[in-house]
Amino acid sequence: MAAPKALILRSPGTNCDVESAHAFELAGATTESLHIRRLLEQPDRVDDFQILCLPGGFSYGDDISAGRVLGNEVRLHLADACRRFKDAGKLVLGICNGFQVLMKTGLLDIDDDQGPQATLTLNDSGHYEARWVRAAAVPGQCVFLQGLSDLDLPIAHAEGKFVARDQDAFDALQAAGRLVIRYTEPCGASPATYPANPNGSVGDVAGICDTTGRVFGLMPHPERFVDRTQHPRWTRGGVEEGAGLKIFENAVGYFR
Ligand SMILES: NC(=O)CC[C@H](N)C(=O)O
Repeated sequence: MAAPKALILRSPGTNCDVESAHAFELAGATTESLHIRRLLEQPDRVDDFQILCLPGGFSYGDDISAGRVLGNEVRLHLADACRRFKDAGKLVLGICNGFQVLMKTGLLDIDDDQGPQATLTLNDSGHYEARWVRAAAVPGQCVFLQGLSDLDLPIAHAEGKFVARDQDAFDALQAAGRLVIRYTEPCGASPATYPANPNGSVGDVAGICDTTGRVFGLMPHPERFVDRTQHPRWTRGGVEEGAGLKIFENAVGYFR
């Protein structure tokens, strides 16, 4: 099959679109960066792509809450196009602000009959956290995490604390294998306390997938670790080859 095409969706305040496109291209995809205005004018344009990427940044200045405005635009105006995209067996990746957006779109199957089972809120520290963390992937059926276990990734966010509505909602997501990546201590131990868990996420959750494993959102930035020289310890050796790249390679490989 020809290289899959990834749509990188931009909005006012997006700032990780170029790096995300670069990561997909390194992995073998072709990319097109499209502003949300263009997609709202022509929602069918999404049909030209196999992968939809919601990159990181500060969409609409994090107004109301991070990802809320763009999430509402997608949920209210692009619902049919997104549903069609998902039903066609395609892939959706939300990174950091993109994950916050995804949580508000319905694409992550986070709502049950009582409303959202989980959300992302302000870091416990009360401020923006930007540094490297250790994470453990538990891929299950998540397409993007196949073959990954422990990895270092950078984080950069203020609203990354994952909270479930209640213990039952957390247990349901856990039992369904949806809590597919979590923060660990640098040595790999769990549970993680601050600063290893940078935001206070319940269950150390760093990312989740939908019920199909084809829609995935995470707070860390895999597009910022696609080459080993991006790792702060790379000159000292022992650094894994840009572990974040594997996430993009898995997405591209899914269509091969
Ligand atoms: N790097 C990002 O995508 C940041 C996400 C969001 N603006 C936050 O601060 O939480």
